Amino acid sequence: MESSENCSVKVAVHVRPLIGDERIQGCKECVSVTPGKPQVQIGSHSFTFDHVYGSGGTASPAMFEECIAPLVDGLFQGYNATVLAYGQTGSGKTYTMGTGSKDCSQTGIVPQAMNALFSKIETLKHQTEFQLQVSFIEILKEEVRDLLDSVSLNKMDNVNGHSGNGKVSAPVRQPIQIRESSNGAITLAGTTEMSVRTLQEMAACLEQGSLSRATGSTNMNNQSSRSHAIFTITLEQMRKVHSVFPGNDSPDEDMSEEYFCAKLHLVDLAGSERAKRTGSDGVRLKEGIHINRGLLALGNVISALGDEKKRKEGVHVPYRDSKLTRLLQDSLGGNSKTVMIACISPADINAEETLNTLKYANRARNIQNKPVVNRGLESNEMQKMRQQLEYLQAELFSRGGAAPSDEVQVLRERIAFLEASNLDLSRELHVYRSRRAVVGQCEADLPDDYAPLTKNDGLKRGFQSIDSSDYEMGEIISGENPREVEVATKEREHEYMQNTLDKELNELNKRLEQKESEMRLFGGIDTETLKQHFGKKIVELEEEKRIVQKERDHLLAEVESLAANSDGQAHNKAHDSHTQKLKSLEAQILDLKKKQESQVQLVKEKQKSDDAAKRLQSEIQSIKSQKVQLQHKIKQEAEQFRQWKASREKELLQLKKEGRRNEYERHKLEALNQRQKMVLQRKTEEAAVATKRLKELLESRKSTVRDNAANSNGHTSVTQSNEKSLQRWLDHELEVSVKVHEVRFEYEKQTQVVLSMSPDSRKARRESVENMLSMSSNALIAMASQLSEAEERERSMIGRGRWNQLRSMGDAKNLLQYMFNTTAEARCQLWEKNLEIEDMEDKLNELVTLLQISETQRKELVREVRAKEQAAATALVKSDSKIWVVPCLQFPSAPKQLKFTPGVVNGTVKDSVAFANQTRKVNIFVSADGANGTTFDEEISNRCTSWETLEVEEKSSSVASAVQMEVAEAMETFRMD
Ligand SMILES: Nc1ncnc2c1ncn2[C@@H]1O[C@H](COP(=O)(O)OP(=O)(O)OP(=O)(O)O)[C@@H](O)[C@H]1O
Repeated sequence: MESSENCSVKVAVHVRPLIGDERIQGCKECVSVTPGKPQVQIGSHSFTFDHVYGSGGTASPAMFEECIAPLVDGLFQGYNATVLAYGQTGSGKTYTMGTGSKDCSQTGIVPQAMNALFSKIETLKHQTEFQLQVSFIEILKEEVRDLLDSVSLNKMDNVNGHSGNGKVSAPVRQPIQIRESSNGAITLAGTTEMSVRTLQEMAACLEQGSLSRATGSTNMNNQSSRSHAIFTITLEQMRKVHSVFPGNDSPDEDMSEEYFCAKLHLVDLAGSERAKRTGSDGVRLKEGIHINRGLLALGNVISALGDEKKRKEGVHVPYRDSKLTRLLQDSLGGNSKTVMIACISPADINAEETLNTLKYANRARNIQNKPVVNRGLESNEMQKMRQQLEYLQAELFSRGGAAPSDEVQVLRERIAFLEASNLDLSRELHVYRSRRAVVGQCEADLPDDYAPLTKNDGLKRGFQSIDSSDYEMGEIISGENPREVEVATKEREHEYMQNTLDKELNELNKRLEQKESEMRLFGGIDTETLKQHFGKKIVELEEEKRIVQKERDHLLAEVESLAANSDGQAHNKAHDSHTQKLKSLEAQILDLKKKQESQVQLVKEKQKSDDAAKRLQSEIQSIKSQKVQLQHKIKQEAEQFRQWKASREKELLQLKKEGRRNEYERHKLEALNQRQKMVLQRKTEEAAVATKRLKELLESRKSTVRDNAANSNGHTSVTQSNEKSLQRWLDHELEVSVKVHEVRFEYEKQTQVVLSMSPDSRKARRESVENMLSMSSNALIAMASQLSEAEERERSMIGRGRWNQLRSMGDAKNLLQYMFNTTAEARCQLWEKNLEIEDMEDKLNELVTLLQISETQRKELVREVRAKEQAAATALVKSDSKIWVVPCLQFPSAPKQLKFTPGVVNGTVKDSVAFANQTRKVNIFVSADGANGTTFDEEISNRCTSWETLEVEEKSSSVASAVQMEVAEAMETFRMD
């Protein structure tokens, strides 16, 4: 492809006249054009464009000649072109383009472009072969559709609401994919490309597509285009090119072919619209939203490209925000010559939209495109070769006057230079190879302290002991670990390696560049052509020599015949002149012979230089392959390092995780220890008390036994006091028994604690528990001694020992009675406790049942509340009403603070109605999901693209009070609920 200079997007404004409806409404013209200047005024604003047509500007028919014809001419030179009609709905885009079904007359740009194209083809057809293709697509609701797809055209659908109201029709078509080719060109996969030969065929395609295009009736245009349409003409040319050679006078022998392929996009955009003015609702409204969205994206692209500051800052151009901008990527800022026609209405009611259109158009003028000649690959090659040939021819011409010996000298010098450079190249190659070997050995040759770090096992070794202790973990986290050092070293090593390889690569690139530039010197000479040229020259010289020899022979014959026939002076005179002629001929022949020889020599020298060039070429090839290898190695090394780093980071992450886990565990253990310590302390204290009590009991038992013995020895016992003392004794015995049991229990627990403190326990825990242990071990010792004493006694009491004190049957009976009463009392208490437990269980069950019931009730209530909310919303948002007064706070998904334009209340229904009464405006609150079949997001986007749909201005107070009543009812329902 040939590069071309940047060229800015050309902008023409087309002001249509006031149309019927506008006249009926009594509209006035608010747009004026400065006579003789491409300047438009609207109010206090003034804009200058490339051209202005209509309403006092240049007459509309001139538009084609001035704006479009140059683009059509450019097509034949291989330049892509785009014509873009932009403007508000009803501003005359379709009319200007001539893509409306009934407007496919000769007035529109598209039909005129087609005419111009075919008439130019007619004049050029003798030297150029042409092929034409057309495609026609539309972007409807962010879907690309093929308007020439005859199969799907038959399947008319109602899906988009383009039928049924008798106004609109749109066929079902397969979605088409937008693709970007390797050279950055945007293409459409799956579109119909109709091959056309005649103007009629092309016009038929335009008409067919125009008829299939989605249109609909709105308040502003009864045949409004509901989609963006792109009619594309692809012109392929195979042109015969005449190559000029010196000494070659027959042009037919050097004809070659050149291939060009250029596209002309004719774009009729759907018009920007405000739903309030178009009166759109339902499907039309949705279409309008999509149209505005696409145009908004276009506007963003235009501002990104049109703002010089943004362009310099390299601001991202949001081509991908919509299909429209994606498809127009080449036309805006890319490989295309583009003309934008801003269509405007002069009517004062459209002033705002007109001003917006003019602002956009003004910005578009700053867009810089980079159109290039689109040749085929082969043609590009041919172009290069042609340039080479021209160079060669120039060289040959420049040498034409030089003596053959000079030519030989020049060639010799070149050969010498080539040989010298060849030698240099070989030397460099050798150096490079040896360096590469050094780099290859880099790993192996690394210093000793590098070596273990490059090996994986070193790494593993580094990680092996990681879980062995908390201490090590702490080190890792604090970053003081040798592993950190290892990573740093590895990174340094990687950096070093990359730098070395990069340096190598740079050097290699430099060499390659140098060699390629040398090679270009050879490349400038077309060997074949030179050979042919010299061959031809040799033949010519031989021919000349032959002629001269013939002349010489003829002269010799003449001289001989003169010698035989003539006499005297005349003979001598004639003989002299002939001899002179002969001599000069001989000299000529000699000269020709020399020339011939030098030409042969030249051919040989050329052969040598060709060989040198070949050698150079092979050297370049080998450097290239080495470069590829080196690049591969760099990539591999980088990949290996990346993998190593990733695994290292993963391991580190795991270690950190483990560290955190251990830390947590440590805290947990500390807390547990603390708790245990406290429990142990309490238990130890309790055990000490129990032990003390046991000791006391045992002491008192001894004294009791002594008393009883004394009593029995003196025979002075009184029956009653004996009875009491027996009972006391039994109580005492029982208490001793229970205490022994208690101490035993405590003792066992303490032992368990001590056992649980195994020697393997972690250091920290062991230290903290050691103190506890020393505390409890003292208690344990005391307990153990008391226990052994008590149990020893208990053992001696088993059997008869315990009852030695019973001296009579009466004693035994009394004691039994006492025991019976105590047991009965204990059982009664037990029964009462059981009763209490049963009671509590019943209560618990009751509570559980109650809980279940209340959960079910809660769920039902939630369901009811939701249903009522829904009902309230439906009551408020009537499907046929455009006034939606819905308090957004009632809906959980609605944000609490919706941003509205100033003066609009955002709050409760009450607020909104109060505001409505006060301002005589009905304020629209965006409802939440589900209201009127729209989602919250959709509502927001509706509101953003066209505010007017959601705001009903200057409604009478009766409307407001009607709304108020509805709202009051709804609120009442809410309150009752
Ligand atoms: N230059 C003009 N002279 C006379 N009438 C025109 C001219 N331009 C447009 N009109 C009329 O204005 C009306 C709207 O034009 P048109 O359909 O081309 O608008 P549009 O911009 O394509 O609208 P939409 O974006 O809705 O498709 C049509 O009735 C058309 O005939």
